Amino acid sequence: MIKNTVRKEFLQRRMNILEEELQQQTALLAISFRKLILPPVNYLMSYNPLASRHEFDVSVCEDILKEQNVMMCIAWPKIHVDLLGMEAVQVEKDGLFIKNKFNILEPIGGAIVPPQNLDIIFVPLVAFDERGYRVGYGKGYYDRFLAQCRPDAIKIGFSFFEAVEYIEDIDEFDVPLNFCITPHRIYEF
Ligand SMILES: Nc1nc2c(c(=O)[nH]1)N(C=O)[C@@H](CNc1ccc(C(=O)N[C@@H](CCC(=O)O)C(=O)O)cc1)CN2
Ligand SMILES: Nc1ncnc2c1ncn2[C@@H]1O[C@H](COP(=O)(O)OP(=O)(O)OP(=O)(O)O)[C@@H](O)[C@H]1O
Repeated sequence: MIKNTVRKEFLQRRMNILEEELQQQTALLAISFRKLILPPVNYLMSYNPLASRHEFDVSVCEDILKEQNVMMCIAWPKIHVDLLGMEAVQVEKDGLFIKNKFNILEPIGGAIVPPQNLDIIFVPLVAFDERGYRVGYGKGYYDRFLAQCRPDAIKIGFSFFEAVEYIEDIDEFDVPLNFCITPHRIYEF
């Protein structure tokens, strides 16, 4: 399947999940995440989920990592719509956030974290394949950003659905995940 077909199909499937099931699957996904053994983390890049698009709420996974790494700093994506660019900005969880053009909460103020400092990146996605390639909303924000991160930064995706077999039109800009967590499985690529 090609990215556009996968994107459409999985966005639709995700929007069809009912609220109660969404909560159950979110809890199962968090249980899966807890089983993952990760090295010590200084800098995590997380994201603020778009509930209106049924994105997985990663905050429980932030809390799990924070329990294991008490000094860990968390950064959040801030996009530059014109440049299709993105920065990691560090603020406290109770810091100031404002909604961007896409209704996603972004930090106001805070320090920019150089992408090279990030140890773990939670990567939003719509679908992924058995090789760890992903599709998002199709603007390439994450692909551009991940290209600036250390090759050994651990990229983790979350999905309510299992992997598709093979996304055909992968290009040189696509950066694969290291792990994808689902309610029933941990994929390691
Ligand atoms: N929670 C979360 N934060 C994130 C992302 C994400 O996927 N999820 N991103 C991951 O990249 C970046 C934002 N990227 C986005 C790209 C497109 C659309 C979107 O809604 N596009 C519309 C078209 C709207 C328009 O062009 O004006 C659409 O797809 O219908 C949203 C976010 C950074 N932060
Ligand atoms: N590092 C890059 N430099 C230039 N163009 C890029 C880069 N990364 C991705 N692109 C381009 O951005 C476009 C969108 O890519 P793609 O369809 O893979 O987005 P996506 O992974 O679904 O989106 P996102 O990363 O925002 O979640 C493609 O045309 C791709 O070639």
